[in-house]
Amino acid sequence: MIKISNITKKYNPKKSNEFEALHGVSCEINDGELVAVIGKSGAGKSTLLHILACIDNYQEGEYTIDGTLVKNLSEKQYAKIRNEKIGMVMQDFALVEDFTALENVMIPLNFSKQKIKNKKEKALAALKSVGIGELAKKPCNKLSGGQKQRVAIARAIVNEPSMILADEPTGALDTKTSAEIMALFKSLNKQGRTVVIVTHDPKIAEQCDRIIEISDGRIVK
Ligand SMILES: Nc1ncnc2c1ncn2[C@@H]1O[C@H](COP(=O)(O)OP(=O)(O)OP(=O)(O)O)[C@@H](O)[C@H]1O
Repeated sequence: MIKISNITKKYNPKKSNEFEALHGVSCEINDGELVAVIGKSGAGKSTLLHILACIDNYQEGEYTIDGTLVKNLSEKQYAKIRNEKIGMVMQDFALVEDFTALENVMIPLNFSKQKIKNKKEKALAALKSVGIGELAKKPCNKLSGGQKQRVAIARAIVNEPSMILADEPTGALDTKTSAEIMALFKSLNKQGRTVVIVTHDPKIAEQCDRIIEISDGRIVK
């Protein structure tokens, strides 16, 4: 599904503060895999995830999703890939805090280029599938960290993307809540979705099918 070959990522290219964060990174992630990306702080984990999520560019190499080369696309084409193929989950949840859970989950449906019927019902079904249907009408600023992350996961899956990319999704949660959120990712993976999780937590990583370790901008294991 995902194939990256010799990806080089430079921040501030051709400027005095140019910094090469990824040096010719290659890997493949197959349909339906549950993969952890680990490495020390500053290793390049988020940089890699942002490239996979089509929210950042790269200078050299190739990235293909389902055979489509992701390079030099128009902003419209990038947006379409992000909206239809990728669900993102972030450490700090990235919710609109004064929107309700339901309103947050409806955001990707409202941005979709396709005509979607029954948006409310779809968003509610996504909330139910992550175990918080009863919280649909609650504003997110009244929810716990674990509940907010469930809303963020519902938002990530509402468009039925084939791939979920999560950046430290349990980083802001206590141990018990982290375990519950990881159980949820595993169940989404069992339903057929590809899941890639950047994590510092060995307990999270060891539950994945495969661990990719990055060090100083290179995959070392
Ligand atoms: N926008 C940016 N401009 C310049 N350098 C950046 C930028 N974003 C990241 N970097 C640098 O690129 C390197 C990789 O950063 P990245 O955020 O990918 O690391 P990480 O492994 O995710 O770290 P952490 O675990 O702390 O989140 C770091 O040295 C970082 O300082």
